[in-house]
Amino acid sequence: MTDLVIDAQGIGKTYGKGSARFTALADVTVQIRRGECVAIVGKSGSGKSTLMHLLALLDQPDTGTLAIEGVDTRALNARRTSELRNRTFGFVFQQFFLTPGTSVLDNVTLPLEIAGVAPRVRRERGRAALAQLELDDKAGSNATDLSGGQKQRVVIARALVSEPSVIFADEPTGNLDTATGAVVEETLLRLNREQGITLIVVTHDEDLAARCDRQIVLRDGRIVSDSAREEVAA
Ligand SMILES: Nc1ncnc2c1ncn2[C@@H]1O[C@H](COP(=O)(O)OP(=O)(O)OP(=O)(O)O)[C@@H](O)[C@H]1O
Repeated sequence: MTDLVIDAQGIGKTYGKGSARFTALADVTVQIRRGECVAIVGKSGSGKSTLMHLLALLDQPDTGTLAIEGVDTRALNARRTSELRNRTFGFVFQQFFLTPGTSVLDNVTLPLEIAGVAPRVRRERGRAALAQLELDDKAGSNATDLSGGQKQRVVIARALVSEPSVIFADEPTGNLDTATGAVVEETLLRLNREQGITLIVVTHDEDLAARCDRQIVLRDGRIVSDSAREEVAA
């Protein structure tokens, strides 16, 4: 198996048509190895979310090539792309995207339901993921009846339930107060350190970015610095 989980060569993305055309990302080459902890940083509008969406197969690049665990994604149709995304990636977004009026356990096991996993196995794996996040006692609670920090931990449990190689986190602490954010931050970093899950974090939070092993800085849709490349150069 390749050590590269993500291999993007010259990827770019342009939005809109005619005079409204706007290049949000241009000629970005980035390789991410298994187990890395990478922060994507840059000012608002620099292209961080666009890059994350392309790397996470949530959107398609207009230019360049993208391989995920050695699979050339250009060759995949929509269904195969979704399968690869669901199998390989877990997502933690600033907005929790939890289903209201539904139990914590059902929220956590939703990716497994989509993947067609049997109910008994879903429940077992969902409970194990919740236990890891110290939320076992909340399995039956309504997902809306939780604090912000608990909700984000449920989101992390949902990201973990499919045993992903990579977790993408887009401003994971953006909606949380400092103390709660610190717990969520520590949880994500621990999953990287202890379980070897590759962590890719889009963040404005300089402290969080500094705690990652590698920082990729974007400006106007281009990479202006990548600490991994600078290490190689040094
Ligand atoms: N769907 C879209 N249609 C048109 N322009 C878009 C679209 N999505 C993003 N853009 C533009 O592309 C540029 C990059 O956006 P992106 O969301 O990737 O930046 P960002 O660095 O994540 O910003 P922020 O930190 O504010 O979330 C911005 O100028 C934005 O206005």
